[in-house]
Amino acid sequence: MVQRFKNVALVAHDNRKGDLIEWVQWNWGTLIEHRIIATGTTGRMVENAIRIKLEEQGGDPERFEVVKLKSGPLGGDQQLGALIAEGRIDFMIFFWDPMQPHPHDVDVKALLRIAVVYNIPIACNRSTADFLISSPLMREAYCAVSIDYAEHHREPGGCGWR
Ligand SMILES: O=C(CO)COP(=O)(O)O
Repeated sequence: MVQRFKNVALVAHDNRKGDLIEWVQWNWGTLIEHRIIATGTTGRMVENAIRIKLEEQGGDPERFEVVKLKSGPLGGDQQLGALIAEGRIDFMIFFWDPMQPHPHDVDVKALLRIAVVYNIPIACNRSTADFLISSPLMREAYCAVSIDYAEHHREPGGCGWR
C-alpha cells in the first residue's frame, strides 16, 4: 500500500539535470511534503534547489534533507533498484539521457526494469513527471495491483516455490 506520504526517487543524467532542477523548482512545494531519495549528485542539486526556495519563503532551509545514495556510476542506480525491490520507493522520476551512452548503462537498464517489475510509476520526461505529480493520487493512499510472478520462482524440477 502506497501511503499519502510518499517515498519519491529523483535521478537525472548530467545532460538532464538542468531539466530536473527546473522541474523541482516548479514543484518544490509538493515535493517537501514527501521523502526524496536520490542518487548522489542529483540529490545534492535537488536539496540545494529546494533549500534556496525555502529560504526565499523565509523558511528554515535545514529542515529539508534529501536521502542521498551513491552517485549513479558508483552504484547509486543499483542502490535505488534494491530499495524498489524492498518496497521502499513509491515512484520514480528518472530523466535519463537518450542521446549519450554511459559507463553504467547496464545499471540504468536494471533500475528501469526493476521499477517495472514492482509496478512503480516512472516518469522519464518532464511532461510525464507533470502528469504524475499533479495526479490526485499524490494526496491519497494508493493500493497498486501487485503482479504475481510466482510462476518465475518455480524450481525447474517442479519442486515448489523458492
Ligand atoms: O548516473 C545517474 C543515473 O544513472 C545519476 O547519478 P548522479 O545523480 O550521481 O549524477
